Amino acid sequence: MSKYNSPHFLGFTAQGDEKTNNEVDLREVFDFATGTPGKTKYIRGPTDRDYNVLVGQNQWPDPNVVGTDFQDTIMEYMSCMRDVYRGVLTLLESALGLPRNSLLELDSPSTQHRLKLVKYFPTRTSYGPTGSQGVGAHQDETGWLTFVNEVDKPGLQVHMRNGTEWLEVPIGKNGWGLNVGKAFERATCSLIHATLHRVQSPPANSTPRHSIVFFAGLPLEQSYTSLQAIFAQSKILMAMKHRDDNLSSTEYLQELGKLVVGEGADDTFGSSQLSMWQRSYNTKPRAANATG
Ligand SMILES: O=C(O)CCC(=O)C(=O)O
Ligand SMILES: [Fe+2]
Repeated sequence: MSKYNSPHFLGFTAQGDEKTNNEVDLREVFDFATGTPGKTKYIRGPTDRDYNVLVGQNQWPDPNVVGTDFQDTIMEYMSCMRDVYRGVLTLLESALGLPRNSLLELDSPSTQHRLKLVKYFPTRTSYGPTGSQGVGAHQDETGWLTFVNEVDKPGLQVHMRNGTEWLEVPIGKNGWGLNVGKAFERATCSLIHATLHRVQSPPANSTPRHSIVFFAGLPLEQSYTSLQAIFAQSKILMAMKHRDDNLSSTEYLQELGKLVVGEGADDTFGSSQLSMWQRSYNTKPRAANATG
């Protein structure tokens, strides 16, 4: 069940296995993904890129422990979240003045979405420098757009860009907090910033906090160049850029071109995802034909 046994980075991460900013995160996590129903083993095809290893079999907990409907429930939850995500893409298209379907088309059959079920343990002063780090301050490196559902209690906080304050996010039980991930920031040439956020552990001696976090993804083969070209069509983002830098449209497009050229080897969503997972596990994925 351990995520360390999965070449796709899917499965269980025990408390103590994850650190953020050099402090252990007081949480345990299950990672699941949408993907290849029926596929039991990833075998690298002749035209596959390295990142194709990200798509593979989920590791499911024992149905005798979690119930026989667990697997169907998780898959259905991801399917419902995909609908919510598609609604948000449509709203973004109209808010940014983008052509209809320009973002919606990014949700294709080859798009992989991921889900985390997370349990945050109460504060333990004997543990780490603060003893209250559910997950430390970070931006979603793997992320495009992230939907956070707080199942039973608050804890998610976001950092205001122009200050030092951490603000509690008032999500409530029946809603989602929406975080902008690094991939979105990169696609918009940093005109829309990735949210810096963290989770504070529940108070000592209280009950744990649970959250369900849906990481909406992109097709793994999607290039950042193509994403930047989509957002370059937004007159609203363009106006923000003009306001910030006083550039003409032509100059802005030239700037965009420089950024695109300067991006280096991580040229697709899949390759940036893979290198992030490898960095965070400080390991290379196992042999491409390993079972998940
Ligand atoms: O559990 C939460 O509320 C947020 C978790 C989170 O930020 C993450 O796993 O990236
Ligand atoms: Fe996050």
